[in-house]
Amino acid sequence: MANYTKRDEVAVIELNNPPVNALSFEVRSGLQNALKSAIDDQDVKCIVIHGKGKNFSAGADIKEFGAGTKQQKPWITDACRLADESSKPVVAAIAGTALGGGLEVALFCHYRIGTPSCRVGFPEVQIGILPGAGGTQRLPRLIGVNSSIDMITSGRHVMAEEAMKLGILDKIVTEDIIEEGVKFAKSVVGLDLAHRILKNRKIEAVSPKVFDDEISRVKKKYKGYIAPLFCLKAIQASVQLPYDASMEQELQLFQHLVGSNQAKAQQYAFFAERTSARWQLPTGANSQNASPLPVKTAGVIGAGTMGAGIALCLITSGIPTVLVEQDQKFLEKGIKTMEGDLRGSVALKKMTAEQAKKAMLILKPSVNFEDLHDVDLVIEAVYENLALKKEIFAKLDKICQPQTILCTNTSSLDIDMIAEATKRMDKVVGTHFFAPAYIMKLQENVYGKNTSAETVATVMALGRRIRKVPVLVGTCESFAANRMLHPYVTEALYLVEEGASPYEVDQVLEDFGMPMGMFRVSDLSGLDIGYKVRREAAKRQGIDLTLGTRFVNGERVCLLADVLVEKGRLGIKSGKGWYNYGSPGKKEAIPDPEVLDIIEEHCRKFGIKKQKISSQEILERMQLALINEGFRILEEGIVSKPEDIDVIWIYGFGWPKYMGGPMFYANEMKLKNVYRKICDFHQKYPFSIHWTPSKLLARLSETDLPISNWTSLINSNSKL
Ligand SMILES: CC(C)(COP(=O)(O)OP(=O)(O)OC[C@H]1O[C@@H](n2cnc3c(N)ncnc32)[C@H](O)[C@@H]1OP(=O)(O)O)[C@@H](O)C(=O)NCCC(=O)NCCSC(=O)CC(=O)CCCCCCCCCCCCC(=O)O
Ligand SMILES: NC(=O)C1=CN([C@@H]2O[C@H](COP(=O)(O)OP(=O)(O)OC[C@H]3O[C@@H](n4cnc5c(N)ncnc54)[C@H](O)[C@@H]3O)[C@@H](O)[C@H]2O)C=CC1
Repeated sequence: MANYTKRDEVAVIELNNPPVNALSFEVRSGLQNALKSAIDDQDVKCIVIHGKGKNFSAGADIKEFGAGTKQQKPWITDACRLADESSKPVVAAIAGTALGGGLEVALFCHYRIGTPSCRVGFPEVQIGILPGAGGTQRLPRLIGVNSSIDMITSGRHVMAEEAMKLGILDKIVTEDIIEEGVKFAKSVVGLDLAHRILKNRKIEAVSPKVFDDEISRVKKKYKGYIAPLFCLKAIQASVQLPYDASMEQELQLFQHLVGSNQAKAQQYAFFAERTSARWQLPTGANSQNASPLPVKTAGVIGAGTMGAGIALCLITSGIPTVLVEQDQKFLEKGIKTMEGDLRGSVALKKMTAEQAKKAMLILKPSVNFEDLHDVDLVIEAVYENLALKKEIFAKLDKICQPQTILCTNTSSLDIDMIAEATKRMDKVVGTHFFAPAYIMKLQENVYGKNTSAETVATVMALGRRIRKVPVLVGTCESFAANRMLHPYVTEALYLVEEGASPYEVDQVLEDFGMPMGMFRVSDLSGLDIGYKVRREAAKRQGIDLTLGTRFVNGERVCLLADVLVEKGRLGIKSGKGWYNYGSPGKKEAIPDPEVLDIIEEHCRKFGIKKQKISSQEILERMQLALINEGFRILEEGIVSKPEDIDVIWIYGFGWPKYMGGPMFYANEMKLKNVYRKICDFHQKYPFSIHWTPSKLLARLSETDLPISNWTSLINSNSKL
């Protein structure tokens, strides 16, 4: 709703819908009524609109866009039209965020003032829609077409200082926002308002080429997403048509998007991320009843690929960090990497040179573990070797304060075994970052059997603070993310043995929306890593793994990647892998006939008959294999809700948000179809354990319940 009060001759309208003042039906109606009262009241000379609490408004209530629900009138435009027509100045007083419809309300006002920390933006593209309450028409009239295209197609938040430069804000104020709003409104009473009404402003002439170029840019940058292209169409209408006609055009484009599958998936992803933040442990402890410990300083051990990236995340978030290496040479190498990454961020305008310099000032490089004596939390990122990690944790246990939390970035080792090396098993936890750690958003936090709720709360809070998306998972072989990757990768190799080329497989995945096909990703990570992992696992299990091995414990294996490794094809690092890169380190992936010959020879050797495999089969086998594993992970309680899995795939592996995530994708396919197809593959490929259908999937497929109901069903039926 909206509260209406008066301060002398100033009407103060407060948007009131905690926590973010989303513009629900009640708020829109309240705003419309309040504006009417203020305009009708002879004593009122000017009007201030502000938001109750920390935010002005986060825009339309996204839940109202849900399938089948119609936006009830008044819409934002109906509520705000009165401001346009008012002869009394209307001032938006912005604290916190004014996003989407929230900014649209502010653009109906004659003036906008904001606090130094306020942010404005049109993040609609991120939820698959466009600013449908005049945003695409009014912003270009205020800040010009080019800046509007940037803001609206990227969805980025603009800080107060930039908003002031662009002309979105008229003033930045430092005192109480309501007092300042009242003062400002009084100061503009009597001034001519004609030029302040945005719909009356002339729009600059722009050549159609600008839009042609932008369409190409957006298609490349936001590959597969339709909303940014619709935003461009709406902005182009603002240039080509009179205001009323282009508003009509904006509405039509909005209506098309709001009913699209992409919007449904992206809005699901928005709420999935927030649902995933609400973690819980099997003990019942959860994000509501556990409190994080403060992390004022941190330590990182190992300045290699991962450690350097993790340390960067910490220092660029303002956390003073001690970075410890085994010797000066490794330390210097890590610091060079960090400095290079910071230069990259500055070049991309993600931070200023000043901010980069400031970040490096709070890094303390060291080759002495004793320097970790006073830090609040340590993240270990040394080689993947259990004995080494145990040795380091035992050492840390002695050096660090009793309350210090000890985290490991292991990608596969047992958290409990590492914790056993300490006398503080409750304070040991996995914080599994993804490469490149400075860029990838996922932080897979892994609890062991003794990890306390306080420790979990601390690493979940730390994840948000360092701009990651943290997800909580339990311990199992490879944890949740990489465990799901296993059947996906395995199926890709089987497909290649059976007749698809690696390039066809990659094309199908990239057409689906994955940023890179599986084989290109393997080349990027290095084929030798999997090679070593497979050999070490085989050694542990007493298995003699050779290039001639076809079955292990009754399960089919395909060691084609190892054939490439033994021919010196390690991926990008050696200039050749599944693709040819010309020379080591080059990124352009060129399909290589030599690889096709290697595959041919491999198949001949094992008498494998090759056949034509359709794109649909490639996609189904790869996606359904990982989806089945996802249901098993859910069934075993490794994650507590399907949203966790979708967040992992979106932020860890680049699953396109417009496809919602693998669990959402399964939901859209209907579980009974998913289950039937998995059963068919199980029958056809009995030697692949990953096709054994998940019991949870079998049970859920009988119910036909949507994804939003799965968690309560799982929790209410322990037999699942
Ligand atoms: C605001 C934030 C930056 C705050 O972040 P933070 O503090 O980290 O808190 P969060 O955990 O993110 O959020 C707290 C809590 O709030 C919930 N929430 C946040 N924003 C919204 C929202 N906009 N709506 C609903 N709920 C919201 C969030 O989920 C959390 O709750 P929890 O899930 O229970 O934990 C951050 O939250 C943020 O970035 N928010 C999103 C901002 C955003 O995307 N805004 C744009 C919204 S869309 C919009 O404004 C659309 C428009 O421009 C105009 C619409 C025009 C309508 C025209 C009508 C025409 C109708 C035609 C017919 C249609 C036919 C049909 O309907 O079928
Ligand atoms: N590389 C990747 O893509 C990912 C790796 N991981 C995990 O992160 C950890 C680190 O992996 P990478 O960074 O790739 O390894 P890396 O080999 O690039 O770096 C390891 C660093 O640890 C240092 N180190 C070794 N022993 C040390 C000691 N006793 N004291 C201080 N420093 C020591 C080494 O000098 C080296 O710089 C491993 O557990 C790995 O499984 C997790 C996710 C992704």
